[in-house]
Amino acid sequence: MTTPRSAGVPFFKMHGSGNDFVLIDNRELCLPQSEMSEWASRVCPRGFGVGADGLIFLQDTPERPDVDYVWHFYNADGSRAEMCGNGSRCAASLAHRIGLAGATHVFGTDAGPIHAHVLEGTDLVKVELTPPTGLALGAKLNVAGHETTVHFVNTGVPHAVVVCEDVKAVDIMTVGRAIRMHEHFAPAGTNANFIQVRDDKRLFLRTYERGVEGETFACGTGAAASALIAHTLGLVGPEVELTTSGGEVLQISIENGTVFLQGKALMTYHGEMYPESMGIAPLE
Ligand SMILES: N[C@H](CCC[C@H](N)C(=O)O)C(=O)O
Repeated sequence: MTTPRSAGVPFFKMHGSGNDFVLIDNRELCLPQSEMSEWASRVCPRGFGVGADGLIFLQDTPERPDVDYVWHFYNADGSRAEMCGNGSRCAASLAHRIGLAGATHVFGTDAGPIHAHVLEGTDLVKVELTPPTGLALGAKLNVAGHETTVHFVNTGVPHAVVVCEDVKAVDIMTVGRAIRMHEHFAPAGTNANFIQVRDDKRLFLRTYERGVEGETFACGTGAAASALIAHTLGLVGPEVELTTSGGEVLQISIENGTVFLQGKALMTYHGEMYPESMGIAPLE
């Protein structure tokens, strides 16, 4: 193997219920925001890159007295997203671990400030999501040739939700993709969630994620959107456990219209990456 010419760039690999991310402390790298999308589209592909559903940069912000730091979040395809529920739990856990913030802190996202609480001594992190917007129930849409009832809400990013009898039976790459691209939603499209009610406290959830362009093992803002819509439809109470494709459980609490997401955030690797080996131009 030829020795990479560029110096190694330190990074962390973490996941929230199987939704995995590369995280970089940008206080060290100082990568300009203009280059972050390109990095995401090179680092995230499995095979030619490190492999992840998204790339997260943590950035201290002395000019922002209202937050402890900000993040820059990018999907695997290089698109910038306003928010990511599982990613926010990973970011909060890492920020606490590297001394960027305390166990309870606030960080800035494009969707707004996120209040996070790292439950010390556990792998759990609880985040308060930004106020849900755009709730719309019962749109009858032609999806892949079938009339489908689709609900919608934005929980930091847009989410369509379909209630199913059996989520395992959903052809998610066809139906999920069709909803993700449907003209009914904003030009940038939406994430597509499929839920199955187990009882008044538990749902099964599968998510086709915008910007990953495929099913992920879990989607935090999707879990929040699904729980909020199921609760609004009277299918579940305000405390909901969602079993996600990866088999883990995300906990959603709805309190006076505010949505909280709790689940594990685990670090699986801390090492160096070699950007040039992924086709990224050498750093200046
Ligand atoms: N792919 C999403 C962002 C990440 C959401 C998901 N990973 C989560 O945990 O909330 C979008 O572009 O709308």
